[in-house]
Amino acid sequence: MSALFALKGVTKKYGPNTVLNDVSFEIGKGEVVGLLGDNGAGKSTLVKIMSGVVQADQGDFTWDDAPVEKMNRDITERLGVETIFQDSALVPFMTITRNIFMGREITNKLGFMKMKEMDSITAEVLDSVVTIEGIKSPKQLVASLSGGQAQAVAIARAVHFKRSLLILDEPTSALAVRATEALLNYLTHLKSDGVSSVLVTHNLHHAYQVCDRHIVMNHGRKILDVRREDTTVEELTAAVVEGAEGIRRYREGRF
Ligand SMILES: Nc1ncnc2c1ncn2[C@@H]1O[C@H](COP(=O)(O)OP(=O)(O)OP(=O)(O)O)[C@@H](O)[C@H]1O
Repeated sequence: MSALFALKGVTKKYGPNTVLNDVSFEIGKGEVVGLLGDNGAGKSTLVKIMSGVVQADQGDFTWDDAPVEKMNRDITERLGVETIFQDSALVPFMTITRNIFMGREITNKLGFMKMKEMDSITAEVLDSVVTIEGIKSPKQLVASLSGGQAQAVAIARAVHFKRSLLILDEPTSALAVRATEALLNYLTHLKSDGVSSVLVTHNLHHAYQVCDRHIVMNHGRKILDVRREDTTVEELTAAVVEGAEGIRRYREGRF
């Protein structure tokens, strides 16, 4: 599988703390990559760097084998990286439709928004991407949604615009069971469109269900980078819970 995005030697310090230490990995085209690790392992920092929100102190990046000189939000927007952060950035006192189309509104020749068309697309997207209990209409204000529903709207927005790389930071933590299943299924469908995704999650069963490859972080270092067929949920658990020592003990049959 050819690489869409490659990170090489990424290092990041906050004051005296090295929170990412020489991290390298690739994300293949159409690949779903699980980014796993215990609290504080460095996953969110890595997500912020891949999204261009935070700059690495060191590291090289390539996109489609071409070097990316500087990672920032303008560049990642141009490359087609869409990130759903833990605290999804929606505007509460706007409708679901306005939030979905924020900055990418459909307008007529005079510049007026085509609300009917956007409402109808929103209804379709909400229905097909994530089945969300309790959302009555695209015209509903986001302020009236639960945390899980709001997150699902953010996911629907990202997937509707079919970006090249979708990064989801703990997307299922606030979702109900049915919405979670719908989202995980959707990730596997995205693959057939050639869209790559990175799923950050503490739920190793969800990760194992949908990810082609798993990267486990521990104290800022990558300790495991393994294809699904070459690992098990038990090995991933050992790596997340006990780090490199856990992997060793698992492989010796002692975990
Ligand atoms: N802006 C910041 N300033 C200082 N330290 C930070 C900052 N952001 C993150 N850190 C530190 O970097 C380390 C990695 O944090 P990060 O949020 O990337 O971990 P994580 O794997 O996403 O954890 P979690 O699963 O709890 O979200 C932690 O020790 C955290 O305290």
